[in-house]
Amino acid sequence: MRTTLFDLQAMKQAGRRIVMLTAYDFPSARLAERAGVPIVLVGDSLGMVVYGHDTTLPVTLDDMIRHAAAVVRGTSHAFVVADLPFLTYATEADAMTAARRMMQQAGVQAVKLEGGAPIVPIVRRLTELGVPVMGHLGLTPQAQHTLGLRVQARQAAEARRLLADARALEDAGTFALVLELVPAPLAEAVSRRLRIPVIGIGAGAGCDGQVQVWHDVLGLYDGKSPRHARRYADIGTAIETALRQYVDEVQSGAFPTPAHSARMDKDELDRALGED
Ligand SMILES: Nc1nc(=O)c2c([nH]1)NC[C@@H]1CN(c3ccc(C(=O)N[C@@H](CCC(=O)O)C(=O)O)cc3)CN21
Ligand SMILES: CC(C)C(=O)C(=O)O
Ligand SMILES: [Mg+2]
Repeated sequence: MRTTLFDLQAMKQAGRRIVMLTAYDFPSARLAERAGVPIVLVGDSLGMVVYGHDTTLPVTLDDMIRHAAAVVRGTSHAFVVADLPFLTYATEADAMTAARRMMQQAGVQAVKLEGGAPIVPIVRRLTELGVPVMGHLGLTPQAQHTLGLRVQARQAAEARRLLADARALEDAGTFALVLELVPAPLAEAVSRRLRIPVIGIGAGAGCDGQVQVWHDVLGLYDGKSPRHARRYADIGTAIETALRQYVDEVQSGAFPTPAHSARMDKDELDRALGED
């Protein structure tokens, strides 16, 4: 059985912190699940950490479906959430198509949409029709050309709007909310005021849970990892060291050995090559 959105609500009520981690393919999803990650997010950060773009904007619905399907195949217990990409949910009709394809073709348990008041009617319609929706406020990277990649809602007016948006998303039926790059005291206040779990990234320890990007926690991101990330391993360096050894051994002739190769009876070889 997979984790359900009811389990997430129960975790908040029980005061158990919720862990979410991104994954983008089959082997990483398997590893996340084996490590005990209950929620796997197929983030559109894919565009940056996997495809090498500067933003998340070039990611398409087809990209997300392909990767989300692999993550679903790699998990049997995790709750899998996928981001809907930039401008695939700006109209109700587009949002329905995107959510339908993501759920039917990838098999995810929920979708995540960025933004507040402008998308609340669309979120309400989706949840009324049975689509589990996760919200995302604060720094919403799909708006990075208008917001930048910096901390949001530091001033009272913007902070009030964020709280109002959070409440409106809860009322519209979202089952959880991501708060990205907002001041810790504000994120804590929002978490206390909502019934649904608030999952922070760069939003302090007062949230109901945390989310991080796979490549950031494992030291795989070659770009500049955000300040809010903690590196739990240096897998990038481990990979480079291993690959350097592979290069050296092929060049020196140390690899492959007879154990890596198939044998053939000498008379079979002689008959095959004959007078050749
Ligand atoms: N590797 C990666 N990690 C992420 O957390 C992440 C992505 N990519 N791509 C999609 C979004 C974009 N995110 C980002 C990316 C960069 C910064 C950043 O450069 N932040 C500044 C601090 C800004 C401030 O404190 O105001 C930094 O110096 O880290 C923040 C969020 C979060 N998401
Ligand atoms: C950083 C998380 C919340 C995200 O939206 C992503 O990885 O795309
Ligand atoms: Mg995202």
